[in-house]
Amino acid sequence: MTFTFLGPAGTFCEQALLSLPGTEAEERVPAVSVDSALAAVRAGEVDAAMVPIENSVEGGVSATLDAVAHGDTLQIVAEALIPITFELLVRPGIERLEDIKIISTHGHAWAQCRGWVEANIPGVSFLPASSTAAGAMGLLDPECTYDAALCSPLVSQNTALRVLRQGVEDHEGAVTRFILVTRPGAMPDPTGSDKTTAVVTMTDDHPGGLRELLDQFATRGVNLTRIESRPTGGGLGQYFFSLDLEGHLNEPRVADALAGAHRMSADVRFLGSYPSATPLASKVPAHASSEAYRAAGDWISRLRRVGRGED
Ligand SMILES: O=C(O)C(=O)C[C@]1(C(=O)O)C=C[C@@H](O)C=C1
Repeated sequence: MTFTFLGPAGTFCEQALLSLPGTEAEERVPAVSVDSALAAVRAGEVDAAMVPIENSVEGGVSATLDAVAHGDTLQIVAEALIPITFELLVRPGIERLEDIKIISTHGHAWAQCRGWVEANIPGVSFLPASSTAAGAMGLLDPECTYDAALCSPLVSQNTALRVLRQGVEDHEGAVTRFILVTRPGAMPDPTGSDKTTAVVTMTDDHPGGLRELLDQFATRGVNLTRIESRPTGGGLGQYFFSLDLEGHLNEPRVADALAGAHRMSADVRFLGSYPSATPLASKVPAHASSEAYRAAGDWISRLRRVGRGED
């Protein structure tokens, strides 16, 4: 298989990709953005892309949420959770924090370190980079216009760049969740500990619309682990909902909840069921178990047979 990821080498995305068994031996092609990584999958240039979807401090990664919600449908086949810690790397010649005037990094990384930066290097400017590793690698360029970069410890392990400070993140224990995305195809089998991702576009704006959507999941005992609204791009007040839930499409309660969402919304884009990287947070209530669905289905079939005079 051929994989792409938000590059260059040394990003958290690459780390997430390499955390999946077997990926080290496969071809890996870095991409310059989340959009181009997903475009390469859609175009058939690569088989799969590893992209970030949410961070425990900064929240959803809009570039990913929007790119998977629009365009040709893609499928999530795996997820990976990576603990996030940042190092402050400097270009040759910079010796002290006071020498740093401009720091480059990815916007999500800056959001996770800016408290530390403001407290320790007040007045510093932020220069956005396409990724943490892209910002760091720029320091090797003799023409580099900035002084430092915030990135994964992987970069200093593999380059001669100097580490001025380690652990500069504002929140210890932060985690980013990544998804492995392919073109639609065979869905991973249920493991008993799975997640499903979908995008729901509401039919119209009316009181209780979101509550009606949430009821579809609540009444079927389906636990949501993430729900966020993103603008459709069609005008103020027009949003879609991106959501993750516990369970697999092959479980009747999940299929039933998604079918309910489909009946009451303009569109449901199913983005895949895949093994959860961590144990599920909730227990399936007895009334929503696959056995309960089977028993209830048998009961209805019996009633219909009797109604037709067959029993
Ligand atoms: O720039 C990287 O290294 C990435 O993998 C991207 C990304 C993100 O988009 O959130 C991933 C993890 C960190 O939270 C910061 C940046």
